[in-house]
Amino acid sequence: MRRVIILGSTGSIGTQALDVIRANPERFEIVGLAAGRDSEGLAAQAEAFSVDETALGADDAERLVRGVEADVVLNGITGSVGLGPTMAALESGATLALANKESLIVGGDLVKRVARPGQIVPVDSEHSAIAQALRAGEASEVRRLVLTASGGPFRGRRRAQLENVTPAEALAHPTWDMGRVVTTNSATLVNKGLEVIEAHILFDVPYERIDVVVHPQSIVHSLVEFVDGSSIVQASPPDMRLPISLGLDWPNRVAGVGRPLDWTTASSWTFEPLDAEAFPALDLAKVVGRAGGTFPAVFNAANEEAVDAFHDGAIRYLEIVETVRRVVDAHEGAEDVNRETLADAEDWARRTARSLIAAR
Ligand SMILES: NC(=O)C1=CN([C@@H]2O[C@H](COP(=O)(O)OP(=O)(O)OC[C@H]3O[C@@H](n4cnc5c(N)ncnc54)[C@H](OP(=O)(O)O)[C@@H]3O)[C@@H](O)[C@H]2O)C=CC1
Ligand SMILES: CC(=O)[C@@H](O)[C@H](O)COP(=O)(O)O
Ligand SMILES: [Mn+2]
Repeated sequence: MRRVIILGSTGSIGTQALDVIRANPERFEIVGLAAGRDSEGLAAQAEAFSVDETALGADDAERLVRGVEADVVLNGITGSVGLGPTMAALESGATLALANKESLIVGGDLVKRVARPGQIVPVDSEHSAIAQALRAGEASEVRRLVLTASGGPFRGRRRAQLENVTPAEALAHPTWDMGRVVTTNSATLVNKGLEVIEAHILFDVPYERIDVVVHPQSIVHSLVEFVDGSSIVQASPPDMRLPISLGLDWPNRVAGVGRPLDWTTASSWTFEPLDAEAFPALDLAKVVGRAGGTFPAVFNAANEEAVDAFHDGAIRYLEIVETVRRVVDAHEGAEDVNRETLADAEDWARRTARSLIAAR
């Protein structure tokens, strides 16, 4: 029986994790639940799963992780506030099933230094796919990682056709049903930028050997190309319960957690290059990832502010990435990267983004 703490239990990842656990009560026991503000939803979950330990807010989630013994902590919180809980989970010795990519991107080396090998199991679908494919060969045999991108709701549009797109249109993801921030990030391709940095940190592969290809069906979740020219792809219908279940009990598979592909009817999988002019976020993220230090934290914090401003009607879609670029361009970086300098850089990025947005 695996003792599980779920952080972000009321969200998209959290509720799908509860589905997995509800269907496998002999395998998983929930020992802690945490949400942001939805106290009623959290209380209902605690009652349904007979959980004594609950938390509201990121600091309280961190306290819960430090105080409750668990085998695995699933971090399904949205945003860089997930960093404290991520560090707490790693310091507790539990396996960290990581959906909250922001904490890895912001924390970078800091997170890597605390984690023992294999302690972080990626839940993000692309990184779970790569982790599964990497079991087919040695690290020294990997030539490149290829992350797939759905292309989001605006795939195929030129930059000029993106000027007046609305928040409602940005939230109409073609293949996944996810929370507001990650869905918006998929529409700007910031999500894929964050995921390239995430892949670099998780798998120690240099940026020049991490590619992105647009695959609108979201069936091939990513692939690893090996030195002999063989590519191992991981494919399944888009359903996060599969990578979540692997995160909860890596490397064991949970029977019946997802439905398989149907090979009896005609279907096609297509792949196309990304239009970097229409969607400049990926190239910007690579620059930021290569710069390292506090730059990824600044990129992410500015984006979180810009996404909120877009949904509040304060800026337009194209201004999300433009704001992030201007904040990144103005950043000077910090000599020493630690929790304090990271927090300072994030605060600075949020303030700078907000003043750029207010002054437009
Ligand atoms: N959804 C998906 O399919 C995928 C998500 N991810 C990543 O997983 C993470 C979660 O995404 P998703 O589930 O879609 O997001 P949601 O917005 O659906 O859920 C976010 C969860 O985090 C909680 N939360 C928000 N702020 C805080 C806070 N300050 N302290 C504690 N908890 C907080 C929310 O609580 P409350 O309900 O109370 O606000 C909610 O439970 C993100 O990092 C995302 O990028 C990655 C791949 C796929
Ligand atoms: C399901 C998942 O992992 C998301 O992060 C997904 O990647 C979003 O889809 P795109 O960013 O490819 O549109
Ligand atoms: Mn993903």
